[in-house]
Amino acid sequence: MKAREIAFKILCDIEENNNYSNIAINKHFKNLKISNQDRGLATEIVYGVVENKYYLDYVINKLSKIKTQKLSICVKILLRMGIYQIAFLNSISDYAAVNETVNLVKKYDKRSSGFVNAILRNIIRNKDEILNVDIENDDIMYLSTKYSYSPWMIKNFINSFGRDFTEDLIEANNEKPSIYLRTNTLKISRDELIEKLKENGLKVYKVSIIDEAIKVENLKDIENNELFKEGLFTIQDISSMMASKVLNPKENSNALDVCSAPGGKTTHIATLMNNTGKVISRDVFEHKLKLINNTVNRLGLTNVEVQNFDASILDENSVDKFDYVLADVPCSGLGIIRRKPEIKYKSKAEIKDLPVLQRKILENASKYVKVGGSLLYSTCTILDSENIEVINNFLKENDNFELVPIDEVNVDLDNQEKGYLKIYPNIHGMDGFFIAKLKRVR
Ligand SMILES: C[S@@+](CC[C@H](N)C(=O)[O-])C[C@H]1O[C@@H](n2cnc3c(N)ncnc32)[C@H](O)[C@@H]1O
Repeated sequence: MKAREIAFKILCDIEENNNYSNIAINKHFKNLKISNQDRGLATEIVYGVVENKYYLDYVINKLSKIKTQKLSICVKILLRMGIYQIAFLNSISDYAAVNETVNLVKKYDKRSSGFVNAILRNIIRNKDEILNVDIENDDIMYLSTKYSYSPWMIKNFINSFGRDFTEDLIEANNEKPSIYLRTNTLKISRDELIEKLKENGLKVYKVSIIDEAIKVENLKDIENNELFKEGLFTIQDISSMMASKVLNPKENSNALDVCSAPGGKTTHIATLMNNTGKVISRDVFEHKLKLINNTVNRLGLTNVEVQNFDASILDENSVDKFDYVLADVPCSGLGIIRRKPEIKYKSKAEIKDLPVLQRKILENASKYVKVGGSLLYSTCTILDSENIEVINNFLKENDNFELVPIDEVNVDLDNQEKGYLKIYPNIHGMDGFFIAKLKRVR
């Protein structure tokens, strides 16, 4: 099977089963023998089509008498793929985009091939006009169509950040995120790892704000990389690494991570503790625990104990027991749209109850902290309602906790003195994140 056909199958899977693109891509690529070039093109088309879904449907609806809601999934996806290639992929000629798409329609829905052919040829005859978003007098609909976002999200961003910041943010969210590695400092130093990665032909750069972080280009098929299998590194975005750095756990202490799967921060905390003391790593979903255990074992950590526990329930046995507690709570994910573009289409209803759950988890987590101990709250979203507002509401009712200045990293100088970090993809070039550091003072 070639790139476009694989992309088509993956996109059908996403559309029919509401799967996340990264999960669908991994599932379909597993055990599939294809060249790196085909893998690259298929991945590019899948992410591109998901990222630009509203825009691509807008273009289809300009030209088709049958609106996208009425088209069969197969025809809709193939049209989106064809238009995506014409509008965004300069390396592919318009004629190749049309012919390859029509060939696939002939294979999967023969009677629609004339219809698809006519639409795509119409676009290439009059590209500038047809590909333009000509929505006037409704800025929210204009941005929502051009950048493919649920309109409520655009409205929310404009209210919170203003018009210019919003366009900057949603443009940055369409960029490909860099890949970062976290050195397993128990096994190797960052400089030694950099040498080994270079010997493997990879392009690598030191990251200044995190001692153990490395930015890497052209890393493919990570699971089968020998250095990865040896446990010399793990994959993690910089903002996520920052959470454990800010928590800054000391050797021989007791730490608890109440929402820990797949284990990125748990294993970082355990490594920062130099494989001493104890890290209890919990998650409510039993099937996710093996992801944590796999990373713990691969990295050679022996100070982590993985447990199945619901953080929204108070565990009386853990009260006052821990020096460090991390609540990296479930959230709307609006900071990681670059990695999971389908988040752009979440409805308001889907995320409205999150602050209540987040507050509950934070409240319980706080009970486990010893006097003098640290509590870190983090999310990968940029909405204040899930971030600083949860913290402020918590502090109103818990005067035994205080926000403490963050001096372990230097990224958000405006706020870190106040005890929290707000990270944005368009400003910091990292996943959008929120980190608040609290101390139990009595
Ligand atoms: C943001 S993710 C955690 C990421 C993780 N800390 C890491 O760095 O790899 C939030 C996690 O919370 C878990 N979760 C959701 N509801 C929970 C609950 N009530 N109790 C415990 N864990 C929960 C989810 O399974 C999810 O893995």
